[in-house]
Amino acid sequence: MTEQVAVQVTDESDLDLRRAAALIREVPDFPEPGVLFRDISPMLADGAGLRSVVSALGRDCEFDVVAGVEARGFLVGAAVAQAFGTGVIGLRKPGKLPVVADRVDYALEYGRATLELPADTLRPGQRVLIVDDVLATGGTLGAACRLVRQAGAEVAAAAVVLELTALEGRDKLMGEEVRALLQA
Ligand SMILES: O=P(O)(O)OC[C@H]1O[C@H](OP(=O)(O)OP(=O)(O)O)[C@H](O)[C@@H]1O
Ligand SMILES: Nc1ncnc2[nH]cnc12
Repeated sequence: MTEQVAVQVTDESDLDLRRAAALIREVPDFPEPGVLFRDISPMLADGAGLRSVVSALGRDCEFDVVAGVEARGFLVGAAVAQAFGTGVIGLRKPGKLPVVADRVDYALEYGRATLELPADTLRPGQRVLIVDDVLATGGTLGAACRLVRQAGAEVAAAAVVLELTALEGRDKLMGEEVRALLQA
């Protein structure tokens, strides 16, 4: 069973985002018992919703390239890159890339994971906007930031659609500019 959930829009003057946020739903016990899953799929499937998310994620930020985190970060990250005229890099789960530049292991809210940077994508000195859908425990964005820095590039910001504040993921991202459009 699914239900609508109220989330806070961090920039309350963004009316388009407020309308989009109403499309998020929460699903109890997915992907395993005890996890309350926030599903942003209906928001991204809505044209106005996707547009509001994309413009808010890239607004007032100087970046040379976007790094989107597999898998839902690919959807949003590629759209941000296209809208702001940059390229996009996919930070991938293991076993997908033919040539790996670097990898980082990390803990998730439900399990462990690894992120890999594709070879010949990120150049030293580039300013990277890291994009993902959700900030939960912060393990994923922390790993993404490490991959970027280990490549000699800079993190312009780590930007997510939704931050789950109770999981305190921001604490793992000390020193990074963290941008969350919505909070629950
Ligand atoms: O802050 P954290 O605790 O690290 O969690 C956030 C991550 O968890 C989800 O990824 P997941 O690997 O579940 O999947 P996806 O492939 O469906 O995007 C979400 O898309 C974030 O990437
Ligand atoms: N509770 C959650 N809802 C949606 N995406 C997530 N990613 C990690 N935890 C999540």
